[in-house]
Amino acid sequence: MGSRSVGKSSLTSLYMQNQFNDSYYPTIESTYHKDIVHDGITYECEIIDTAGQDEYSLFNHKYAVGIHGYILVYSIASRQSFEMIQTLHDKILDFQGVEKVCCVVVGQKSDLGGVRQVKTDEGRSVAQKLGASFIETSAKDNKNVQQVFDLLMVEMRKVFNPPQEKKNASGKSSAGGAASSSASGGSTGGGWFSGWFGSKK
Ligand SMILES: Nc1nc2c(ncn2[C@@H]2O[C@H](COP(=O)(O)OP(=O)(O)OP(=O)(O)O)[C@@H](O)[C@H]2O)c(=O)[nH]1
Repeated sequence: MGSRSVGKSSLTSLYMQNQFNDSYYPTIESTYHKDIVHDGITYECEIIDTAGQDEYSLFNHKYAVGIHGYILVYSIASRQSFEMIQTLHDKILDFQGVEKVCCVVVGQKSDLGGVRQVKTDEGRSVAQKLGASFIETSAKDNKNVQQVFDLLMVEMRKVFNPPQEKKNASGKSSAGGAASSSASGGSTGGGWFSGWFGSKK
C-alpha cells in the first residue's frame, strides 16, 4: 500500500515476473499467488497490489480482514508519499482493531538520489516508531526488491508461525529450526489470521 505512483506495482511485478516497465499504468487492484519458501517452509502467499491511496481514500475493509502483513511504500523523491505512511498505518490499526501489525516500510526509487526529499534516517526512524522493518529499494535498478518480501516473511513468521522451543538432550530449551514449525503451519491460534499464511510442506 502507499501513495499513487510510488512504485508498488513495479516492486510487485519485479518480484513476481522479473519485469520492470517504465510506463505508468495506475492500478485498480491486482492479486498474485506465490509459493514462498522461507526458512525451509513453503507458504502459499497471496499478494495484493492495491490502487494508490491518499489521505481521503476510503480504506477498503478487505485490506484489514485476513491480511497478515503490509508493505507500506513511499518514494524517496516525494515527501507527501512519505507522510502517507503514518496515515495508512493508523488506518490499518484502526480497521484491524489491533495495536501492532507486521509491516515493512519501503523507501522506493532510491535511484532518484538527486531529487531526494526524504532522508534515509527519516524513513528508518518512522519504521522504528511503527515497529516495522525498513529498506530502501529501486525497482528500476532491481535493488533490494527480493529483500522487501523476505523482510515481511521474517516479520510474519515471528508472529504467526514462530519456531517452537525444543528441548535438547540436557533438558534445556532452544529455538527450533524450520522443521519444527512445519506441522503447525499458520494455525497458531486461529482467528482472523488463520487464512493463507499456512505452511504447505
Ligand atoms: N526512477 C524510478 N522510477 C520508478 C521506480 N519504480 C517505479 N518507477 C516508475 O514510477 C511510475 C509508477 O510506478 P508504478 O509501479 O505503477 O506505481 P504504483 O505505486 O503501483 O502506482 P499506482 O497504481 O497509481 O498506485 C512508473 O512510471 C514506473 O516506471 C524506481 O525504482 N525508480
